[in-house]
Amino acid sequence: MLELRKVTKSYGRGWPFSQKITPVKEVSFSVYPQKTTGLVGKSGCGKSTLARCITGLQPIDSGHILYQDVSLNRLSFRDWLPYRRKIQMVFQHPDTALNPKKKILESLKEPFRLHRILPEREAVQKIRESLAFFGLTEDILFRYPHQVSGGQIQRVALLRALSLQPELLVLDEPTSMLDVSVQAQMIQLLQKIQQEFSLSMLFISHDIHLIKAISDQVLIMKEGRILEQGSTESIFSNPIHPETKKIADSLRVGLF
Ligand SMILES: Nc1ncnc2c1ncn2[C@@H]1O[C@H](COP(=O)(O)OP(=O)(O)OP(=O)(O)O)[C@@H](O)[C@H]1O
Repeated sequence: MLELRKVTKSYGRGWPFSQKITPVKEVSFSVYPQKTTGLVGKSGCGKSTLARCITGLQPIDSGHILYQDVSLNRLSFRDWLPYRRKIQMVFQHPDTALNPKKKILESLKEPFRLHRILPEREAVQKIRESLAFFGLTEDILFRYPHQVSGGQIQRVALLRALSLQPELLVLDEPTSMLDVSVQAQMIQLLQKIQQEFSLSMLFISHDIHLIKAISDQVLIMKEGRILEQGSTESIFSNPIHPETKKIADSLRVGLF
């Protein structure tokens, strides 16, 4: 459903952008319907940049981002809009996911209004009905983001993203700021969401254990390139690239 072909993205650095860094270098891979693709790599290898390119938050330099055979990066801002609804993103930092000045209910109503999905009263009703599925209670709606825990904020961010009924969810380190026990609850919720909503997910993390637990397919990224990709089973039991072998071995002996 999503295919990247030789996607490259660079940033200018210094003044006046005289140096160039290229965090994403000719990246190609596919994400399949109703499957979870895990993208794993060390901090700074270009994962978040790639996520922002896929969701249209940043333009790419070259290559193609194809969604159901439509080349998204060739679309105008207006033509990309329907795809923004189909491809939703949940960010790493719970505190930046929602507007700190707005009560949570306001942030949850926003996508309904922006995408003209439902009139306000019905939107609020729908939000109320959805809370229990996400492990939330009504009182959270009338609080500000700083008044709730990181785990609750990520649940709210998921509810918000899913209210647009996306087909693909891009999750950029959604659990990295959470305690281990809260992380486990989030993973359970994500698995429940995938079954309930028949979603495809691109799950980005530097945590190989999480990636192994949640993914059907794994991509190993290093210094802007995808070193190896394959089914979770083949990546961990029969790795080809020396770097992937190291990761698989360290997992086996419990070093990772
Ligand atoms: N807007 C930007 N302008 C300039 N350089 C950037 C920008 N965003 C990211 N970078 C640089 O690009 C490289 C890749 O960053 P990116 O955030 O994509 O990596 P990452 O793998 O997601 O890391 P982390 O897991 O720590 O978030 C880093 O060297 C980073 O400093």
